[in-house]
Amino acid sequence: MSQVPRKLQEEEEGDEEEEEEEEIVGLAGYGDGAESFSDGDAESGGDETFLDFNDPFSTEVKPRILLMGLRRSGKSSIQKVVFHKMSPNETLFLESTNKICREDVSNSSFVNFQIWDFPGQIDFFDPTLCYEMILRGTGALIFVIDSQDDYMEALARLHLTVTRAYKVNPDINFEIFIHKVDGLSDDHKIETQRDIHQRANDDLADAGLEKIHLSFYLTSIYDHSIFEAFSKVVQKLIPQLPTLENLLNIFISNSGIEKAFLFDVVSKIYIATDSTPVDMQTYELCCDMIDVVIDISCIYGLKDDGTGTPYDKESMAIIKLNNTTVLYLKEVTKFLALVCFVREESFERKGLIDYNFHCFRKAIQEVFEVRMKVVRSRKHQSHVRKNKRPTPNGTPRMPL
Ligand SMILES: Nc1nc2c(ncn2[C@@H]2O[C@H](COP(=O)(O)OP(=O)(O)OP(=O)(O)O)[C@@H](O)[C@H]2O)c(=O)[nH]1
Repeated sequence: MSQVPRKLQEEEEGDEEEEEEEEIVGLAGYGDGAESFSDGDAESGGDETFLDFNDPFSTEVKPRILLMGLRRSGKSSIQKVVFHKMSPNETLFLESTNKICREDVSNSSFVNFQIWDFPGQIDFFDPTLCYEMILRGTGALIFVIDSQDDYMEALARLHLTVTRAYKVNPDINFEIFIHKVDGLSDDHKIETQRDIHQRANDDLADAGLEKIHLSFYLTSIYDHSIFEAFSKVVQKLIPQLPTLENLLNIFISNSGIEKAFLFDVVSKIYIATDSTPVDMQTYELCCDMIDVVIDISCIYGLKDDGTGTPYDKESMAIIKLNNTTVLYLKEVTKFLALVCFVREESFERKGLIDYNFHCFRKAIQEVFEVRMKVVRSRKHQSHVRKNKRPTPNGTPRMPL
C-alpha cells in the first residue's frame, strides 16, 4: 500500500468540474484537429496582436514576459519555435521585427502569460513607449545575447536595460539567454558563459547594484535547450510551484519512479519536476515522447472529417527502452501530461503507480481549482477598476 497522504486519497472528481475548467479557461482545447494544435487558437498561442497602450488594464491578469536584445539576436525565432512549433530552419526566413508584438500564451492555468517581443532597433526607454507601465506588470525580462557575435554592445544594452527596469520594478526576474550556442564548441560555450557572467555582474557591481540577480542559460533553437530555459523562466512565475514539486516528490517516492516531469503538452515546457536533478537527455526523451504521441494521434486518431481530439482523458503511452527503463506518459488535465522514468522492475507494480497517479491527478486538480479562483477574482477586480474609469468623453459608464 502506498504511503500517499490522506489529501491525495480522495475520490476522482466528476465531469462537472472538467466542464467548468473549460469554461473558465475559455480555450477550445485541441478540438480543431492537427492544425489548431500546432497553430494555437484564439488564446492558446495564436492570439498575436500588436501593441495597444490605450488600455493599461488589458494585461493585468497575466504576468508579462519581455523578450529583449539587439537586432538579429534571435528573439522572434525563440518565440516562434517554442510557441508556434516553427521548425528552426524556417527561422532563417523571418523578417526583422519592426513593431512590438504582444502574444497571449494561455495553454493552461499554470502556463498563462503574455510575451512581448521588442524589435532590437527600438529604444525601450523612449518616454513615448510608457515603459514604466510595461515594466510594472512584468514578471520576467529575457535578454537575448547572440553568442556567435561580438557581445560587447549587447552587454552595454543589457546593463542599461536591467538597471533601469530594476528601478521601476525590483521584482522582475532577469533571465539572460546566451543564445545560438549551437555554433560553439563545448569549451567555447563554457568560456563564453563565464565571460558574459563575469562582465555583466562586474558592471552591476561598479554601479553599486550587485543585489540585482541575473540568471544565465546557454540556449539554441536547434536543440531542447531553449525549451528547458523557457521552462525555468515560466516556473518562476508559477506561485504554486513548491506545491507541485512537493506532490511530484511524494508521487515518485511512493511509486518507485526515478524521475517525473509535469509538462504543458502544447509548448513542451515542463512546469514542474521532482527535486532530483534534471538531466538534459532525460528531458529530451520526454519531449520526443510527447511529440510521438501527439503526432500519431493527429495523423491516425482523428476522424475522417478532422474532428476529435489528439489528446484527451484516455491519452497514455508506454515506451520500453533498451536500458531497462520505461517511459510512461499519462494525461493529467487536458493541457498537462505527466511523463515518468521508471525502472522495469518497478514498472511491474504498475497498479500501485496508477493508484498513486490517480491521487496525484486529484491533488493537481485541487491546486488548479485554487489557482482558477485567484485568476477569477483578479479578473473581476480588473473589470471593476476598468468600469470605474471615465469614458473618453467624460460621461459616466453604465453600471455593470
Ligand atoms: N545558429 C542559430 N541561429 C539562430 C538561433 N536562433 C535564431 N537564429 C537565427 O538568427 C537570425 C535572427 O533571428 P530573429 O529571430 O529574426 O532575431 P530577432 O532578435 O527577432 O531580430 P529583430 O527582429 O531584428 O530584433 C535568424 O536567421 C535565425 O535563424 C539559434 O539558436 N542558432
